[in-house]
Amino acid sequence: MTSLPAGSRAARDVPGAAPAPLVVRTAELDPELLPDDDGALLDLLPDGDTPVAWVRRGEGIVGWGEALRFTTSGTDRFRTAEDLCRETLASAVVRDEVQLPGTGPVAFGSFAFGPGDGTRSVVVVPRVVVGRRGGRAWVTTVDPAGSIGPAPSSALLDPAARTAVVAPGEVRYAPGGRDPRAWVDVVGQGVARIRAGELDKVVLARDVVATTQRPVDPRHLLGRLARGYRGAWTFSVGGMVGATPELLARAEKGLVTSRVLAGTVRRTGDDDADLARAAHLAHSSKDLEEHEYAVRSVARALEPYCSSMNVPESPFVLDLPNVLHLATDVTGVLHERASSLTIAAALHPTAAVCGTPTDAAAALIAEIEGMERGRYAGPVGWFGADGDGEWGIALRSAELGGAAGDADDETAAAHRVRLFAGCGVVAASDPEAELRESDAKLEPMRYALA
Ligand SMILES: C=C(O[C@@H]1C=C(C(=O)O)C=C[C@H]1O)C(=O)O
Repeated sequence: MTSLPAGSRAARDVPGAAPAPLVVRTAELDPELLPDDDGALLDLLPDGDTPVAWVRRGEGIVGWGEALRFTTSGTDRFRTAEDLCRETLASAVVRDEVQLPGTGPVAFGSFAFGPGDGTRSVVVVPRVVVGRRGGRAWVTTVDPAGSIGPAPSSALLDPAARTAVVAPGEVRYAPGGRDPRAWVDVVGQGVARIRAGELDKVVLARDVVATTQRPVDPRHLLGRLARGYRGAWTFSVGGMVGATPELLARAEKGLVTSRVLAGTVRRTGDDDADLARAAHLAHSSKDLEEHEYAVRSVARALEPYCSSMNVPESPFVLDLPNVLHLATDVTGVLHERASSLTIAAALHPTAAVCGTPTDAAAALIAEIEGMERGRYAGPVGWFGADGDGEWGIALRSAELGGAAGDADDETAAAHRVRLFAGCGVVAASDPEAELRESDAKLEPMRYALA
């Protein structure tokens, strides 16, 4: 049995998970088997409630089945998950014919925003992973029973093995923890506390609960997100789904990259008007201040791991279908081979999703936000046996079956989705404008459910 570090809480959910090493085989696939389409990888997912995905512009990895699943919680949630996965992945018997990031054994994870509310962070090693990168494609199989079967092949992609994707039908929305008016008051309280000098910035979020006519098929959501929000990373892990534009940390061959976002305007859909809005955003002192806090928090957290770092002096404007963001790509050379998850854990929570100073902002969120964030705004992504991987922040996201109260009713839970959106608040913020901004940030998931 796997031993757990003292003081940590973790659970291994696969009944009788064998102590035998995982047998992992990666074989090259003819890339022509995958259509040239942003949703092609996601179209491979079979029916079932356990798809995992990390896809952007048609590249990335998707997986299904569970060779192993861990849950962790509390302040040690990252370290415990990393230790358990490392142990499992490092002892795996691997034959990898492709040798690219995302080949060989990979674990997907979705972590709780905070240590306190009892939310379980989820880590999954899928039984089958299919990936595409730079014109190459592959399939990986993982056998938890330690047996060496036939090499994985394109037969795993057989469309006959998949059921048709089902649309959710009619969708009704209801407020979650706070209705919109009450949330405007919460933002007003945040602004007042900042103006009173308690803190510089706080990120306040709200949730909306969608109830669908038919049970939610995650594949429907994922395909729409990947095609509709190409510049974002479409993800799915343990029932947390979304398309995040914010990359917390990518570690690859000794280099680390982080895309920091903060400062937002809603798009109008009219090109000229949006161009004017982009120009305004790039010069808005309120948004530049909000952004600066976020960049500084990332640079400070990365510093101990890097021998050199590049932090651009001014942000660029990132253009998404629903909003425009101020964005900065911070890059660094890692002086020690820290894993991508270690770095993500060190960065989390950045000022883009919590605030400045971190402790004061986290305490204010707990005091006034009025909901449990669960895994919203927590790290989500994947890592491989060498620790390299990619972690985003679970934004523009939703929790399938989520919503407190009746989680025990499985049939109702299959029709329920909890959507999240939050906004950075500084002294100059206008609560009504933040409400409109939060609506714009809910758009990707509303579009996914349509
Ligand atoms: C908190 C969210 O987004 C974050 C907040 C932003 C802002 O306040 O301008 C911008 C991007 C993200 O860092 C969210 O989408 O829920």
